[in-house]
Amino acid sequence: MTKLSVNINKLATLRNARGHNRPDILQAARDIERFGAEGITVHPRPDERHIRYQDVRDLKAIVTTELNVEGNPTPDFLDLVREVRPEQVTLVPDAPDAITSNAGWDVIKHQDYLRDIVAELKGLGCRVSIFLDPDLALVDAAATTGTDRIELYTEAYARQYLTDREQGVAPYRAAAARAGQLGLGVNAGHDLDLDNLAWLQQQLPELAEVSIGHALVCDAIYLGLENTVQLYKRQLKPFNN
Ligand SMILES: CC(=O)[C@@H](O)[C@H](O)COP(=O)(O)O
Ligand SMILES: NCC(=O)COP(=O)(O)O
Repeated sequence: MTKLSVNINKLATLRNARGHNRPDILQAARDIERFGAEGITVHPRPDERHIRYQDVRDLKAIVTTELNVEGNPTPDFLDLVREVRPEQVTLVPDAPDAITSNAGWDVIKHQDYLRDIVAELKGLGCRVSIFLDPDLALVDAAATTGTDRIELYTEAYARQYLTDREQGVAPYRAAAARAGQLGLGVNAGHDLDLDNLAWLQQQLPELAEVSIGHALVCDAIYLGLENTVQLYKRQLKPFNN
């Protein structure tokens, strides 16, 4: 069964455009859960251009499914997750000025650094996931950090899906299978949408969770939030038991 965690960053972008509280992202998170999502994802960035640190605190108090907090483990980010203790922390090596996440971890280079952070976060009771490219050597290195899961960075898959979906998914299938053999859970995210989601899930039996934000919020402009959440869930449904 693959869970859908909805990333609400872009709802916060819209709210911040006016400085008031419309849309109310706490109400949106409640509604998204009511519409069927199994998790809420946020990725507070150091400039707080969308999700603010206070949003993460407020979300933790009202989310009834799972709160997944993504980010680069800077001192400020680590202080936040120490305080909030979300159900899942996804470690992403994004530069402060990155428009969006644009790389996975070089887990081989940062193995010791990640091992310490993973141990601390697990000690807080958080499930930990490491964002990485679908590369077998990286999956092997991730297993040595003690992480619970990996999140496969799907931008390359989404791009290649348009021209050759078989070739696009092949490295992800191999990486997910290796992760499964090593006892790691498998998440995926970035640029997933209503077109490319079902194929990814069909090809990755290990897929535990997808986090989807940008395309889902764009679709909701046309289709409505409730309908959109259900359409995404339906993409996952044929392979959910
Ligand atoms: C980790 C990842 O894949 C990102 O897609 C992300 O969390 C989205 O962040 P932005 O909404 O800031 O682009
Ligand atoms: N971890 C990926 C995520 O949360 C959402 O990415 P995107 O759908 O906004 O590209």
